[in-house]
Amino acid sequence: MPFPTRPLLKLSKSSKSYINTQLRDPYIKARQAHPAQYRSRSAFKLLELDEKYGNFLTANVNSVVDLGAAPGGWSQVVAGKMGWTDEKELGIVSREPGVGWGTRKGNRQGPIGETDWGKKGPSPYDAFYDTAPKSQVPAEPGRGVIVAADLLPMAPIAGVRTLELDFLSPQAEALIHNMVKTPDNPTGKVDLILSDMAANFTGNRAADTEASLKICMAVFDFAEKNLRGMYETGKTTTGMLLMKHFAHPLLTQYQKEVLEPNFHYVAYCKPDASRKESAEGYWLCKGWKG
Ligand SMILES: C[S@@+](CC[C@H](N)C(=O)[O-])C[C@H]1O[C@@H](n2cnc3c(N)ncnc32)[C@H](O)[C@@H]1O
Repeated sequence: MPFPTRPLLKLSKSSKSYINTQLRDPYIKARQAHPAQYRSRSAFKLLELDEKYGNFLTANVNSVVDLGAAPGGWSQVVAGKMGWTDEKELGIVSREPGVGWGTRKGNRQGPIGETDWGKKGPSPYDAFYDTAPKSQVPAEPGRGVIVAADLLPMAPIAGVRTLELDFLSPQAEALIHNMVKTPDNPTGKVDLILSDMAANFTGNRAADTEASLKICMAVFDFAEKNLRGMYETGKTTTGMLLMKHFAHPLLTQYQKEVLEPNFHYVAYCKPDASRKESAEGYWLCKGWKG
């Protein structure tokens, strides 16, 4: 009598639906086929926004801070636009002193923020960690500076200075500022801040809105201290911010009361590459009034 057959792997309903979504996603297919080998599907959101909103990534941009940068798709896009393509010029990698390293639990496409954070011992990128004080790090003339910060470790990218930290920690601002400062950019002012950061999604609308607002407020504080002002150059595009948020009337109020008075131009954008069912949206702000 034949043995009853059993499925090899029993998947939950949510895992099946996740796999189906991934298999149907045209941007995941595009990522796998693209010659630039982008590390994330998010790279296509940035490319799309750049094309739609006047190629802002190349509009006199010499210093960029990429917040919530891991695994590094946006940093790859920016580095490519700024002319950093040579693998031999891998950027320095640094870590907030005293913290362990973490990896996202399970599938890297899974919920953001679920990390086994605080591990001791060597990180996979220890070979690249830089121990020299940032003031001694030589400048990369011509092409400008890119600083990428995330809770998670990130494999090096040519031209990108990677910093592993919690952006909401009190020391984050100074650590990032120190890395943006180079002999080519002695004031450490930033031309473009990118934030694709999102807190762990809980499904509780009030809690998720509050977490998104908290991140946006911290990014705005950082912008206030570090963005180059448009009056410095006389150009209404100087001092740009691209920031992810979760759509909610409170956040719309934030746009009107905080972003619009401080920037020359503010647009709400939802790139096609952003999943329709996701509440995420972006603000593109240009011309920091300072
Ligand atoms: C959607 S992913 C970013 C994808 C990235 N733009 C790319 O193209 O590869 C969001 C990132 O925000 C990071 N993040 C969330 N909260 C953070 C925090 N407080 N400090 C630093 N990074 C944070 C997460 O670790 C995650 O890697």
